[in-house]
Amino acid sequence: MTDSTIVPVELGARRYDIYVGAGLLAEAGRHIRPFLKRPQLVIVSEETVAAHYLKPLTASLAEAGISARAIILPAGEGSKSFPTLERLLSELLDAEVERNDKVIALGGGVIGDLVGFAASILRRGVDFIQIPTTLLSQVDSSVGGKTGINVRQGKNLIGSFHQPRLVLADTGTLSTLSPRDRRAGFAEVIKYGLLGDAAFFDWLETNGSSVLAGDAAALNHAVVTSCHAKAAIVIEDERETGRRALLNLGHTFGHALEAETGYSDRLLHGEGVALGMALAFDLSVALGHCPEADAARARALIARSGLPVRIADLDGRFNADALIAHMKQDKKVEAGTMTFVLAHAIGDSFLSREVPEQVLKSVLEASIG
Ligand SMILES: NC(=O)c1ccc[n+]([C@@H]2O[C@H](COP(=O)([O-])OP(=O)(O)OC[C@H]3O[C@@H](n4cnc5c(N)ncnc54)[C@H](O)[C@@H]3O)[C@@H](O)[C@H]2O)c1
Ligand SMILES: O=C(O)C(=O)C[C@@H](O)[C@H](O)[C@H](O)COP(=O)(O)O
Ligand SMILES: [Zn+2]
Repeated sequence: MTDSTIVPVELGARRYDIYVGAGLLAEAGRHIRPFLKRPQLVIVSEETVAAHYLKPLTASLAEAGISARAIILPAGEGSKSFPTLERLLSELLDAEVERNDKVIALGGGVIGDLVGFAASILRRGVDFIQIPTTLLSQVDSSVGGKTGINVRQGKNLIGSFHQPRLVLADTGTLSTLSPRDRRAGFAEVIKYGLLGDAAFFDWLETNGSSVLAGDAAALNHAVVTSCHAKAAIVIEDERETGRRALLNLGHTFGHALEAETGYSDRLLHGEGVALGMALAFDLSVALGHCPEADAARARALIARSGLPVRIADLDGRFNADALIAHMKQDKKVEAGTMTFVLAHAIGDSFLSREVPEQVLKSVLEASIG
């Protein structure tokens, strides 16, 4: 049996456990069997992940007496879209998935968000299980129940809250992840330090390179710490009526940049978040909330991790007004006013609706260069 850590997400009737450890995929059947009313399920994955991990997963399920049918979608952010959602729902119905069945999301944040959303509306709600295979999905997207797709008007604007029944984060699967995707996932790890845990940020300054290099102990510590941090916020504010919005540090900027780059390989979600966090610290300094020394430390770790800190670091031309127009579609807008996650210091973030548009624009223009 794998030596795994269990992080509970105590949400009453919707409670679940996150298992973190290397080798969990090989014992997935044993973990999943107690959740099934009948010994069959559907696995939804994408081409790249399926090539590596579909066989080991189906073998483990078969060992536990579970038969599995697979639906394989194209890889990439483009799959978080209405056409792919429609295709997926149609294939799940063709597979005669019943209301009491479980659907497995095997993949990164794209598959997790898409499958979670499909499950939440299929027959008015079917349970799903997350088997996240990217650093980003193990530290963030598989936890907390935010699901959805992107549309022209903005990122994740169509979606639902639908908690998984179980999360199996096999850190061994990260060995096949590309360095770029590893760095993008690391941005969300840095986020937990910046938003509320200065000691973890210190640890990342020393050990970040080991996490990025795939050192097993460092990776495990980063994933477990991140899952604990996210679970603590989610159980307090499942539906983001307040504090949960802190998990959005860097995202108002990042989502606007993702929309401007067409939800494509030009800018990965984690890259947008990294740059967005640098901008959130720049804005906090500009508004007099945060010492420049803290912003400089945040930017230094982000840049040292191979992630962008200025819009000028990206390919293409950007315009501050166009970015602000996207920000006005953000889900945190209230009575027409944007909400920003700002910082007093590293590890001390807060929400603010008092950001003059002129200051926002000048911070964006300075970053565009
Ligand atoms: N729901 C949430 O709370 C939440 C949180 C953060 C991010 N997100 C969403 O997550 C998405 C980004 O997730 P992501 O970074 O995992 O992207 P992703 O799912 O596109 O995966 C990134 C790339 O890695 C490949 N891949 C996945 N696992 C692999 C493995 N083990 N080995 C080799 N290649 C592998 C994929 O094919 C893809 O090319 C965005 O849409 C973002 O909005 C959601
Ligand atoms: O779980 C949350 O809450 C988050 O904000 C986590 C983010 O990392 C994630 O990217 C999330 O999907 C963004 O949420 P959104 O509500 O801004 O779409
Ligand atoms: Zn994110």
